[in-house]
Amino acid sequence: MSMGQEVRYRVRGGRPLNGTAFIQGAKNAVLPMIGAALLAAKGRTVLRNVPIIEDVKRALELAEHIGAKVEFHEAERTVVIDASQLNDPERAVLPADIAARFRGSVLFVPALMHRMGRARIEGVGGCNLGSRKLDFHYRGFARLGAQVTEDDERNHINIESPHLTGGHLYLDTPSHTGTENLIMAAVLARGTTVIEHAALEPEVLDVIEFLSRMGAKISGGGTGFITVRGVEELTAVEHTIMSDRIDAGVFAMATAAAGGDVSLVGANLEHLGVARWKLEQMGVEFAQQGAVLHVRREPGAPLRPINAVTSPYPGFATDLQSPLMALATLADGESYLHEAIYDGRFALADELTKMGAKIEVDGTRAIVHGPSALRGAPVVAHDLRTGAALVLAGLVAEGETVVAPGYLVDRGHAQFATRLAALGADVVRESAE
Ligand SMILES: CC(=O)N[C@H]1[C@@H](OP(=O)(O)OP(=O)(O)OC[C@H]2O[C@@H](n3ccc(=O)[nH]c3=O)[C@H](O)[C@@H]2O)O[C@H](CO)[C@@H](O)[C@@H]1O
Ligand SMILES: C=C(OP(=O)(O)O)C(=O)O
Repeated sequence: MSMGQEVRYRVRGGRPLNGTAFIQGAKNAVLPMIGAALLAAKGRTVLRNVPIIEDVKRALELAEHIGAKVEFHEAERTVVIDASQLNDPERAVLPADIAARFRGSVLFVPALMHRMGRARIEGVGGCNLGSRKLDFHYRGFARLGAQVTEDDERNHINIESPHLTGGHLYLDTPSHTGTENLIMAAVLARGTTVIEHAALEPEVLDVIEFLSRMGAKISGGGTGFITVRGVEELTAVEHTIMSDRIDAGVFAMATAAAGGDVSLVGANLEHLGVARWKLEQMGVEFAQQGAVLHVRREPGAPLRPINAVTSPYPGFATDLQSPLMALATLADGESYLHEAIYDGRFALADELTKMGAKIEVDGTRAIVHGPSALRGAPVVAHDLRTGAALVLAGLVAEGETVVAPGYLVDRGHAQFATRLAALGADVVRESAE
């Protein structure tokens, strides 16, 4: 398994985007669903519309590592999971070499607790976004009766959970995976659990729908106050994963940056939340026609500057803040961005500066002075969304932009170069592997 340092995206700017792009299934829905599929003691789960991204491959490796049988039929975008053999507590370990590479690995903990009565987490990774804690998850598991201990020396978390019992849980902030993890911990616990201040993201609702189809009793999804009545067992079912609103947002912003007229198959304007209104204010035109979203901006037409503050759904998604920063460098005036979720995400500003952008960063606030005539440069992807944002900047930069490490882009966007190239962009993914 390579760290993918050899993968890079090579972009030559200056072409408008036209045509049709297929929006992938949602990364942030499929990862918890792979974790949820492991809760079913019988049968085979079928997940459809699965994005072929590195995080899914890591999740499936992890599922196999703990004893599940997994098939990824890539041409059909379908995953089949048989978790009937998850009964060896010796295997209830999330090893650092896999788990440290994607944050979603924490979503396996409820299955380990329920199926094996214990879990050891040897390292949980994810994007390089500054401080990212998991205290809400562990505190919630403890309130349901798990014993959670930290082994600071080895950087392990040990959980013993012979029996979980319903309880009253709350989140300090509406954590996305925290909500999913507490729901999954509660679905097979004895009795009723309430979760206050729960996340409202569309992916959380898709996960609730999937779990409900499996037989879980969950109410209040989308209200911030979720009630779960524990059941004895869950059944393996089939589910089609919702489309990825961040992938859709990135393609919409790519169209806004390069100019053009693009149809996004599977994209849903309602799922973009505030990002939709911000892009419209900048001058992007949207029209939803059934399951296809049309995005248009006249090539060369000016973009207006924007203010955006990231916050949980339906607020402006932090995962779209990086591509918005790239887009703001092209807008006619000063844009103001406040990153309220992750302290590490403004690493992008230095990279865009190498391409000719003018950005002042003050802690969690950035002022982007546009418009800048961007020029190609070798740049560093610090995380998944920074990588996508730099490819987007490359689409309008003069000359060649080389974005590395490409693995970070591949974590979350499937066939990114191929899909952009199908719209007329000059983007190639190079790999020395
Ligand atoms: C796999 C997945 O779905 N990832 C998404 C999920 O990440 P994730 O679920 O990890 O993000 P959270 O919503 O949990 O994090 C939001 C904030 O809460 C803090 N926090 C979170 C949990 C905790 O126990 N303690 C704590 O302090 C985090 O440090 C962060 O500042 O939502 C993020 C915010 O929309 C997105 O950027 C990620 O793409
Ligand atoms: C932060 C992200 O993902 P993860 O939570 O998987 O690190 C992301 O998708 O931008």
